[in-house]
Amino acid sequence: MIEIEHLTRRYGTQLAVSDVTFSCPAGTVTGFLGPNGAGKSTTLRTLCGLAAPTSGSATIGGRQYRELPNPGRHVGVLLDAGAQHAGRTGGEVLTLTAKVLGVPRTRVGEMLQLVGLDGGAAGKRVGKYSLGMRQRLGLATALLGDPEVLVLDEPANGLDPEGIYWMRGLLRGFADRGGTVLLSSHLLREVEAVADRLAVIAGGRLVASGSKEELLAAAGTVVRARERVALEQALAAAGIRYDAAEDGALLAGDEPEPVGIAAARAGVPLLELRPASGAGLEELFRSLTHAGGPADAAPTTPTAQEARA
Ligand SMILES: Nc1ncnc2c1ncn2[C@@H]1O[C@H](COP(=O)(O)OP(=O)(O)OP(=O)(O)O)[C@@H](O)[C@H]1O
Repeated sequence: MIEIEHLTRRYGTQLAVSDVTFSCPAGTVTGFLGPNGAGKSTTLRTLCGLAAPTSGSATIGGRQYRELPNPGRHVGVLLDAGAQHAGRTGGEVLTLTAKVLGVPRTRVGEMLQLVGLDGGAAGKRVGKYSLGMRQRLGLATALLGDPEVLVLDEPANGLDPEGIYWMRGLLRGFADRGGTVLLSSHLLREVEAVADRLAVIAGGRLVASGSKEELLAAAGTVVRARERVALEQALAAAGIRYDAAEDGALLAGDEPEPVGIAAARAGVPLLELRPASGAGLEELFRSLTHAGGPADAAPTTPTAQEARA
């Protein structure tokens, strides 16, 4: 179980993370989503003891990372796959880490095989690895200590579609055996297929969190009319918030029925009216994050909870 509670982290005057709260239960994969600069890495670095919170807390099983005895046996971390020692071979990197963690040497071969780096790749220097191979090595390192928790920052970076598919299977299996996974990404599509839960951050603030189903239910209604301005006025008059969706449609923050009634009352004929679901998660993510300005700015779009209300 990972718990992030009212976490705030400043760098000088820069508010990187502001009052962020969410949790990741055991047996689930949580996708931590947000555009570049949203505060994902800072949150994960704080969770892994690499940055101190300015206020609030980030804990694993109720304890700070630094308080865990032999933390690599509890938490597998992959924060920057590019930062590995370029002069060592993949096999050497894992063998050294196995010694530090106190895990049997046999586990090195098992992990190399698991991530597809057995054979020639294990004997190559990391400096000659592609980014995808480094991600695989990073995952092998994270898994070496047989941890209960995995914390991964943009693990799909550099992986080809087959590699992404493989990684999803690996993370799904890990969670299905009771593990806790928290992985960040700036691409919804990358995590949507594997995550049970999502936490969305923009401009340092959490803008939505919950199970995928909860967020889908909050995704609202796609509505389209030939007279778009009249439709916008109808929604505004009914107190229904909306945002631009694809192809000139609007994404309204309410159920289809009240949206349809608002349009009918204003005499606006509709071309389309449907629950957003499916593509709605993408639209919700876009609407929640596209306004993500500085952390000190108030969110300009509804949170998932507000959208549902
Ligand atoms: N060490 C630091 N010193 C000063 N500012 C920092 C530092 N680390 C992060 N920031 C700032 O904090 C904000 C959040 O950065 P962070 O790296 O956490 O975002 P992110 O969501 O991980 O983005 P990305 O996907 O681009 O890495 C950014 O404005 C960034 O410039």
